[in-house]
Amino acid sequence: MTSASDPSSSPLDLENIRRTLTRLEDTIIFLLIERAQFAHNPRMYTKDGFADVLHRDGFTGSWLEWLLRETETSHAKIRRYDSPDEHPFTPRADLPAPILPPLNYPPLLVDPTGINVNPAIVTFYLDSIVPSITRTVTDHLGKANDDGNYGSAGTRDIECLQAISRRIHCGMFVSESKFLSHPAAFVPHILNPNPDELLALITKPAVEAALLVRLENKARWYGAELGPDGEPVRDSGKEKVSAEEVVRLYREYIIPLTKDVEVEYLLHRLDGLSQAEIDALAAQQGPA
Ligand SMILES: C=C(O[C@@H]1C=C(C(=O)O)C=C[C@H]1O)C(=O)O
Repeated sequence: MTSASDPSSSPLDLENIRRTLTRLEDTIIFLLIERAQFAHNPRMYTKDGFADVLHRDGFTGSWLEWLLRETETSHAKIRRYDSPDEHPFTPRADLPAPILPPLNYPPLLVDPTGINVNPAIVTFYLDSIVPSITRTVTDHLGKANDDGNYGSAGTRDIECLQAISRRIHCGMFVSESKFLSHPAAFVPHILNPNPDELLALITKPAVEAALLVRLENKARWYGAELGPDGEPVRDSGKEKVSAEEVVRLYREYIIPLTKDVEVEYLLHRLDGLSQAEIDALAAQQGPA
């Protein structure tokens, strides 16, 4: 697990994991602020947006897909994707092996690479978030909402996507923590797959409600200009990012997709276990 977690407690301690999720709120808000300073630049996301530049190398994807592949190729070499909380957007089979020796991560999760919801993350990020947080600019080179900053905006997109991906896939650690706290509650709905029942078991409405209130306050503060008195100027129209949009991102996309990851992880939690191991978990009413 990355930053903000309490080193004194277990990486599967639920409050420890929630501290990491809370810290990622700050990271995601500030990265959205960075992206929001550039235009939408929709040309970056279409297959033929940069055909003249990219197709020479035989690459037929979009600017963003190319930049992701280039970025993740170098990150794979420094073993970023050996970490159980990192998931590439580029297919793993297309990435090179690390040039550094493997780190011995503790086997905390069952099959951490088995779930990857990054395609869904890209879809909602490009379709719903980028158009709403970026500013409207006058035409650049005769193209609407295009400021020509394809490198800067593209690198900010990648930073946003990576942070959102880390946050959503953190759901596997949350799910493992909840499972270990009361295996018997989950086992019947895994053996007879019941995603709705598993969703009900992992959903904590009070935690979600508190998160959205905290998030809106953070986004208003982080996105505000400070007045002469040093206080944030509210509703100045010069906010660096829309607090409403940040809250919508979490309410409509990040939280639901995190819970999808939690449920998907649980559905495969017993894979590969012996009948005796499953029977023991089915009888375990509390933490081991
Ligand atoms: C992440 C958790 O699981 C669920 C998902 C949440 C989220 O994505 O923010 C919050 C509470 C739960 O409904 C948790 O319990 O902390």
